[in-house]
Amino acid sequence: MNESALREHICSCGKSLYDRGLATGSSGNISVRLDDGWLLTPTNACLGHLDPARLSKLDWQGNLISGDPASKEAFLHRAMYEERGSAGAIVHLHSTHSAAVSCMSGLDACDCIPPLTAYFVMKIGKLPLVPYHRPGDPQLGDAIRGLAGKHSAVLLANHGPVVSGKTLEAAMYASEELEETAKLFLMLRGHNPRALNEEQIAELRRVFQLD
Ligand SMILES: O=C(CO)COP(=O)(O)O
Ligand SMILES: [Zn+2]
Repeated sequence: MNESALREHICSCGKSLYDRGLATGSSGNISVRLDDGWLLTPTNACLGHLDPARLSKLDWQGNLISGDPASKEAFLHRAMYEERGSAGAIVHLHSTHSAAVSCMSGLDACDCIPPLTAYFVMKIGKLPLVPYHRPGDPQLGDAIRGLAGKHSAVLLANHGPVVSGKTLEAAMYASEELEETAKLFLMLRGHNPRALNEEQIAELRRVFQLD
């Protein structure tokens, strides 16, 4: 896709997330990698009403090349791209069930949602919890840097998920799978759920060539 098609794609994905209640108000942000920098949604923008011409275009030092002032989470996206050369897009949401899990005490910080379903393993894998930082805190970039090399997705404590993918479509599908699995995880609390075992996970890794 060329830059103008990617701009349109960010706006239609934002609208789709907003229309289905996965993004509300001005929360969340979306970015995609370009040949000459990257595009990011502007700060305080509603993902349901984005304007392709006003998206923020940035260089790899984080400077604004064109468009409206960038999301306050720009450094977070940049840290993820720097650690993950294969990432072509990143979606950050405050989607309700994932955000609810991010507020739970007693989570395993290396793996906050168990492998309940095959699609969760295939699209997300192990999901680490990033300790709480305020939105826009530059230290979040450093916290992500330590994890993003090994994980395509992370969960920010008391905040929400950050999910990367080869394409925007892949990052969005993975974000949606995470949200649905977070919902299952909450529904199944107290029901002694049976997660996939190591052998079943190994089979998924082999058959679907997961990294
Ligand atoms: O989700 C958000 C902060 O974490 C939204 O921030 P921005 O409006 O600056 O993108
Ligand atoms: Zn946020």
